[in-house]
Amino acid sequence: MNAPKPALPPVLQLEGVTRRRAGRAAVSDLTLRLEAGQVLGLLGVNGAGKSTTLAMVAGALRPDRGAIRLQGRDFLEQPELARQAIGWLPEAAPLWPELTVREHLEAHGRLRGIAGVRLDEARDAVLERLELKNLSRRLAGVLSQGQRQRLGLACAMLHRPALLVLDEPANALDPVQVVALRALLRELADAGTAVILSTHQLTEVTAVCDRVAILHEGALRHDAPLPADQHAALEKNFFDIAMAGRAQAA
Ligand SMILES: Nc1ncnc2c1ncn2[C@@H]1O[C@H](COP(=O)(O)OP(=O)(O)OP(=O)(O)O)[C@@H](O)[C@H]1O
Repeated sequence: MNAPKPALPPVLQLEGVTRRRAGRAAVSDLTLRLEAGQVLGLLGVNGAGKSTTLAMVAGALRPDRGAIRLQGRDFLEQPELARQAIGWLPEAAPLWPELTVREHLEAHGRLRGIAGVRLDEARDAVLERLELKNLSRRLAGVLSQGQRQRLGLACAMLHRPALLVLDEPANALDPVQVVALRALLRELADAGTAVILSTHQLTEVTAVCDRVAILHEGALRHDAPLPADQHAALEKNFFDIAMAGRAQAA
């Protein structure tokens, strides 16, 4: 009889992650896990700690306390893991205005050790998938907001990371592109990519996520699977958490 396969570690695991910013706890004692193929929506009012959390997961900001593991490995001790395993779209995609769309993708690929035919294939695949082919020779500095966002997303997914970290990915996208983004995220998740995304759009979460976490004042207040057709329940949960905080502050 074959021995059962050992279970794979979660793609992402946060344990007791805490980070202070400007003298306040921006994120406190956050524990979360994300498995391959899951799409987790991170919600919270302005200043709740979403971007801080995503920046820590992407390796751009170090926690003051706590552990982050990527595929079971200590990410804080081995920050180079992030370059291979993570694709990050920050709140404002950092682009070089004097490079073309195509040159951006090539630079991102090289930074991750992809070269030659593999790089050409990876570049062409994301140009096609993000509908950027016609813009491939355009300078990033003259792209529209939505086009910049799509280029940022193309850079994040070029090297087929195990984990995509997306800070408000639907920002500035037109309704057609919003629908295309939903389909893309579901397709990536079906192929095993784990996705964590922050958004202010509850409809985005119900359309694409299979789990939802709500942060409030840096603390995790809700973390649960999101069954289909649960928009009303999510909306109620979100407003209960957001407004209770406001009543206390008043
Ligand atoms: N660069 C920074 N320097 C100092 N404090 C910061 C910085 N960025 C964020 N903060 C603080 O950290 C806390 C969490 O902010 P964060 O940007 O993570 O929230 P958010 O949930 O992403 O908010 P939003 O929905 O407005 O984007 C806030 O109190 C904020 O003032």
